[in-house]
Amino acid sequence: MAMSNVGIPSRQLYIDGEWREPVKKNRIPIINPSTEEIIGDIPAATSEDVDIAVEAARKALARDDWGSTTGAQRAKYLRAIAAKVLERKSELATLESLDSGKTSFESAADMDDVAACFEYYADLAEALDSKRKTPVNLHLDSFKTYVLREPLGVVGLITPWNYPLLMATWKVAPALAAGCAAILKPSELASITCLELGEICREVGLPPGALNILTGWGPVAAAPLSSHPHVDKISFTGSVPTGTKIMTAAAQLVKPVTLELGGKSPIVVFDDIDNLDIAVEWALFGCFSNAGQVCSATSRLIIQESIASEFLDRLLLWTKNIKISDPLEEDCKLGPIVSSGQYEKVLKFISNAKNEGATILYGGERPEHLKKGYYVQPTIITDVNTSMEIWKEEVFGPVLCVKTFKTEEEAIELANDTKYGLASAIMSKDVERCERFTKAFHSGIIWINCSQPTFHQLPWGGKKRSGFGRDLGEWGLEKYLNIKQVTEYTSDDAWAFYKSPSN
Ligand SMILES: NC(=O)c1ccc[n+]([C@@H]2O[C@H](COP(=O)([O-])OP(=O)(O)OC[C@H]3O[C@@H](n4cnc5c(N)ncnc54)[C@H](O)[C@@H]3O)[C@@H](O)[C@H]2O)c1
Ligand SMILES: C[N+](C)(C)CCCC=O
Ligand code: NA
Repeated sequence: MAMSNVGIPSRQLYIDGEWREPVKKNRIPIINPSTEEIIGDIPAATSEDVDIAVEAARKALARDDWGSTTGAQRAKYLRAIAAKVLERKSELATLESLDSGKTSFESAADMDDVAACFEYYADLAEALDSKRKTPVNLHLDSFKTYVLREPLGVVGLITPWNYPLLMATWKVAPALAAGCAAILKPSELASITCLELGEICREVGLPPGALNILTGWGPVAAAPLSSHPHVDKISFTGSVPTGTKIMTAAAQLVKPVTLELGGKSPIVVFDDIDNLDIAVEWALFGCFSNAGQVCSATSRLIIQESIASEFLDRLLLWTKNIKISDPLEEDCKLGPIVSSGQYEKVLKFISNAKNEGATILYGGERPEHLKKGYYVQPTIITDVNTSMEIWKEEVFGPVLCVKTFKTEEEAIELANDTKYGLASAIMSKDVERCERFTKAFHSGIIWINCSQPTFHQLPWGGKKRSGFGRDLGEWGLEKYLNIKQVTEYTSDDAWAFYKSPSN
């Protein structure tokens, strides 16, 4: 096993700019999914802590040092956070790997993305100053009007474990850029780096209460945010069942929500591709990177029949070549699943597929050389039909299912044969065909001749059961703003709708 000399910091809840012990003093163990050992613990917040954090956030908005800042002033904090993340990149990446099982290469890439995302929203915060007040010309003498863009208020940000600090950043950075005060609740399965974000905010002098970080169990520490009368919005990334609960609770208060939920995304491969190996690698990366624990994973390979056999042969060769090991080992390309619970779920999906009559072409088991840790081999499943669970449900593990098609019509029907609508990929050198598929795919993200590359300038989110609203880009900022119209009557004349009693 690769050794790490990075210590796990012992933290409390980050509330009002300082570390505070949870009211009930409970803690949750941190388990390293590679060794199954307890390596530390995190504080477990309850609704009492949520109340304190919401109050701290409200006070921050009411204070000039946060509530009256310009975008340019907030940008300075965001840039300082980005710089600290880069300064601590190697340590943060190791912590992310120890906590989530992510390979060290992927954790390091995440930290670069985190810093770049804070930088990007610093730019947008600055740009917001010139757009804060927009006059609207009605071409009327008696009225002057304008539109203000203001921070929406106190926002609850509830995030998953698959990209712990990155998914938090996709919400924290725009929320702070907009001038909101936020309460972040990361996943209990991987919270270490999000707590370190608290330390970074403390060090850069972010005004107290602007960002509060509560760790703990979802139903205890996050659910109270959805039903809290002083939380103005919830932005959530996670599973459909949890998203449904959040939306239901928020609906009682007519509280806006953004939901980034799961997926069962297709990758359609046509026989006109020039280079089989290039397409094979994208198919592999699209489903096995981050051990398949990616909301946008292209986990349904839809391959044209004429090249299916050759493609699968190549796919097998590439798959057998993937290094599975402790995530901190050099060149590791597939680490463990995040937790024992998720591990069991992934294995159950594979055994259900087998029981339903599918063929496990490769993988499906614990790799022989790894006796401990929540490891699953990269798994390829064929002989799949569209009524099978493996075709319909999100596995969130390194499991690819394969179907073949003959015609374009058949391919698009298979691609859209899902309750989800996050991402879709097409591999073809026919530009017009790619355009037809771009239009026909029912999803919020389209990848052409690739799968997964993500840029923070572009909107991220889905349709159907994958949720609604968008993270990232300018769309990711807009959702943290309140649009306020201001209408001023500038005439000296009476309105004269009623008869004046003095006449
Ligand atoms: N669309 C995206 O951008 C995206 C990104 C990453 C993950 N995901 C999805 O997330 C899922 C896996 O992540 P997960 O297992 O962490 O999801 P999850 O829904 O179990 O948990 C997500 C967060 O919700 C919290 N939570 C749990 N119960 C809650 C409740 N009753 N009220 C409020 N919050 C509660 C959890 O503590 C955690 O912080 C997958 O379905 C995946 O597709 C989507
Ligand atoms: C595109 N990335 C970087 C893999 C992030 C996906 C976020 C959802 O799981
Ligand atoms: Na963990």
